[in-house]
Amino acid sequence: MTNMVYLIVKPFSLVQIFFLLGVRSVALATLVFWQLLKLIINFHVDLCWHFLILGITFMTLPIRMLTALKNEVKLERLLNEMQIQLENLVWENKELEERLQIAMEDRKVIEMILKEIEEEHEKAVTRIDLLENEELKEENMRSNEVQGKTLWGSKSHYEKDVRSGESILIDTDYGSTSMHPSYNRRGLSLSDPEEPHEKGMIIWEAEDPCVPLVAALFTVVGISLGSVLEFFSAIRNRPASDAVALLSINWFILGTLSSRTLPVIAHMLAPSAIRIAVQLVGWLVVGSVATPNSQHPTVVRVGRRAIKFHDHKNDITTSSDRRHHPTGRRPPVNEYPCGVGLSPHIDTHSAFDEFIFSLSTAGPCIMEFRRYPEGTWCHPTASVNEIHEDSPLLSSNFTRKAIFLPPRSMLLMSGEGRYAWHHYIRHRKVDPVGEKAIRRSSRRVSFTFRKLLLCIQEKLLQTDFGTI
Ligand SMILES: O=C(O)CCC(=O)C(=O)O
Ligand SMILES: [Fe+2]
Repeated sequence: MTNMVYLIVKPFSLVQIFFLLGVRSVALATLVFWQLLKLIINFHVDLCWHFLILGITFMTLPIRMLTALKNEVKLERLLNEMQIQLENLVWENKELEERLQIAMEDRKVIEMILKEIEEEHEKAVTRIDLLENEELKEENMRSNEVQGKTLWGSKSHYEKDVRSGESILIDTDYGSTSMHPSYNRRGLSLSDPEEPHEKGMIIWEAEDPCVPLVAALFTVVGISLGSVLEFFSAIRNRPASDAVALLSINWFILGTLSSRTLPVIAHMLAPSAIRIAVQLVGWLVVGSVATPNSQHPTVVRVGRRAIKFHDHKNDITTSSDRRHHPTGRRPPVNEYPCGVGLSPHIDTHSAFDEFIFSLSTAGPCIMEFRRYPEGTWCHPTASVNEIHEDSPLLSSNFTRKAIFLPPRSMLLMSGEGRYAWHHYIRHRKVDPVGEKAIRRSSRRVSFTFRKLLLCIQEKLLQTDFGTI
């Protein structure tokens, strides 16, 4: 029975086994197929993606190369600028150090001068003391003389210096010989045997060289004599003239005696009088040669920049100048030592006409131009449009342009460039031009050709001063 059942069930179980095997095989095949498909698709997608990236990379290569080159140039320029700035800083530092050194040397010199002055002062004080003592002694001697005593008997006496012909005071109290030529020159030395007033008395002795006093005395004498002559000629009654002459002499004596104050006044007035006299002589003698003209230009120093002006009046009126200079006058000449610039300015609107030419010679430079936004730039009637330190124009709110001015080049400023843009030259020794750095030469000289407005020319012709 069992065998029978086994025989009947066996085929069914075999069928079941085959069926399960088939199902599993199909499932496995499907899975393998699916995995293979996925792999193939992934591989292609990856391949496409890589090709795409490669293509993009390849296509953008020139652009990226150009950008890299540009960046490199930019970096190089920045590096250059930084180097220039560094050089300028080093130079400024050096200059500051030099200035400090000069200032320190000046200080030393001033201290030395101060010391010398102090020493001189001390010497003067001791000399004054000495002179006072001598004066006292002389007073004593004089009083002794008045009392009938001779000077030779006293401790101090005067001798005549044979070589110089001047009196020397031998002061035995001090144990030394001190010489006071100017002190005694005008005095009447009692001990001088050749002196006509040998036995006379010193009435009054002037201190120090006193040319003004002598001049004053001569003036008084002259005035007195003049008045005597005047009276003589005016009065017909001759006998009265004697009285007048006497009166005049009295006046003269009175004037001489009261003239102790004259040296002080003369001392005060002498320098101005001498200056006026020298000027007068200068005008009279060399006036025709030395009058300011084109051969005597005025040199003005603005910082380290030197500007040479010519006399505009002469320039305007000289036709030969007009022939040589189209503006009708000689141009100011600016001299810039290396490293020296020009502060931002607009040439005076109210004095010069529209066209301004600047001829560069000797060395190159970069002139920069600034334009400030509307409302900040100076009014055309302003006389000098320089920017001062506290000016609102010092803000960085402006447009900037730069022009390279090689030697023997001419710059023309007109219109907006003339009226609305400030021009200036930086204070530095090296100028960047593109990627290059141009070192300034030891000096630059420029000639500014500007035509004076007619009203200014007329004003100049009316006045003696022809310089603006
Ligand atoms: O030096 C120069 O070229 C310009 C001088 C100047 O601007 C001036 O004299 O006003
Ligand atoms: Fe200027």
